[in-house]
Amino acid sequence: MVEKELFDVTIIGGGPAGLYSSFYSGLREMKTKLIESQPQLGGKIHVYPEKMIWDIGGLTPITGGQLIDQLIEQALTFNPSIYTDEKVTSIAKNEEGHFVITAESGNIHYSKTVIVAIGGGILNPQKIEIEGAERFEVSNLNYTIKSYEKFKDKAVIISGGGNTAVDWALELTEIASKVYLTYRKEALSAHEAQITELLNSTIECHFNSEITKLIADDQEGMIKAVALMNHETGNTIEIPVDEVVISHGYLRDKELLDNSPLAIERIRDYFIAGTVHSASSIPGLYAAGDILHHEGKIHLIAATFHDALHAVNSAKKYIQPDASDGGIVSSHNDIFKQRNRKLLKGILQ
Ligand SMILES: Cc1cc2nc3c(=O)[nH]c(=O)nc-3n(C[C@H](O)[C@H](O)[C@H](O)COP(=O)(O)OP(=O)(O)OC[C@H]3O[C@@H](n4cnc5c(N)ncnc54)[C@H](O)[C@@H]3O)c2cc1C
Repeated sequence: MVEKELFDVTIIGGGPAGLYSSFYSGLREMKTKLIESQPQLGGKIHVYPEKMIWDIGGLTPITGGQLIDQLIEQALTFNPSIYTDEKVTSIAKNEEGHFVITAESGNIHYSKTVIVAIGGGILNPQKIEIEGAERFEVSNLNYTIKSYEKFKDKAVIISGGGNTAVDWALELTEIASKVYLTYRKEALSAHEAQITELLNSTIECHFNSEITKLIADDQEGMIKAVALMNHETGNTIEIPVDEVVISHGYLRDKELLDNSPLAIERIRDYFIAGTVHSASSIPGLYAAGDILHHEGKIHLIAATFHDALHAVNSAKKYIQPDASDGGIVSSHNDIFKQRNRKLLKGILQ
C-alpha cells in the first residue's frame, strides 16, 4: 500500500520519454515519481535490445540494450521514487486540484502534475490471424527479434512491410542462411533508403502475398514451412523455413485514456492532443513521447527527449509560476559539481 504522499510530478511510463523526464524533473528540483506497468524499465526498446541505433544525436551507434542501461542510470540520478509492475488504470483530479492516479494493484498515487509517457499503451503485437498459430509462439513463431543468435544460419521468413520488418530483414541477411520477406501489398511503407537496400540485397521478396498456413513438423511443435498466397495470381507456394517473424505492428492500447474521468483531448482517439510545449487539454497534465501528437511531433527516440524537456519545464511553471521556463543545463545543478571534479581529475591525469 502506498502512503498518501504528494509528489510534484508523477511520470506514467518508463520508456525513453518517461526516463528522460525523470532525470530532467530531478534536475529542476521537483519531487518525482515514475510508474511503469512492466517489471522492467526501458519501454519499447526491449523489443529490439540488440539493434544498433544510429539516429540519436552523439551516440553512434548504441545497441537498444546499452541505451536502456544508460537511460535508467541517468533517470535515477536524483533518486526518484520508482514503481515497476504497477499498471495505472485511471487519472482523476480531486477537489484540491491534485491528480489522483489509481493503479491496478489498488495503490493510489497523489501528484501536483502528471506527465503521461505511455507510448502506445501496454505493448501488444498485432498477431497473425491463423487458427492455432499461438501454439508455435513457444518455438519458432516470433513477434520480435530479441537475440540474433536464435536466427543464426536459419531460413527465416519475415511478414510485414514497415520500417521494423525491413530493418530486421536487412540485419538478418548477415546472420541467417536465407531471408524471405512477404508483404500483402506491392509498395512497402518503410523508408526509401531501406527499400533501395532491400531491393539490392539477397532477400527474396514476395509482394502482394500473405502467409495463409503454418505447416507443422511431424511432432506438431515447430513450423517447418509456410504457405504463401499471392493475391494477384491466386497461386499458393510453400516455403520451407526454420523461423517465422511477424512484424505487423502493435495494437494501440487506450484503456488508460478511456478509463480516466478527465476530458483529455485526443487525436485519432489514441494520441493525446498536445502543444509543442507538451501541454494537454488538462491544466497540469502533460504528455511526452509516442503518446503525444501535434503538427510538429516526430515519433522517434530523439524527439522523446525534446517532449520531456517541455513537459518538465511546463510542469515546473504550473507548480511555481515564477520559475524559469528556459532550458536549465546540468552545470546549473550542484549534484554534478562534485562528479565533474572527479571526472576532470581523471582527464587531467
Ligand atoms: C522494432 C522497433 C525499432 C525501433 N527503432 C528505432 C530507432 O532505431 N530509432 C528511434 O528513434 N526509434 C525507434 N523505434 C521507436 C522508439 O522505440 C519509440 O519512438 C520510443 O520507444 C517511444 O518512447 P516512449 O517512452 O514514448 O514509449 P515506449 O517506449 O512505448 O514506453 C512507454 C512505457 O509506458 C508503459 N506503460 C504503458 N501503459 C502504461 C500504464 N497504463 N501504466 C504504467 N505504464 C504504462 C509501457 O509499459 C512502456 O514501458 C523503434 C520501435 C520499434 C518497435
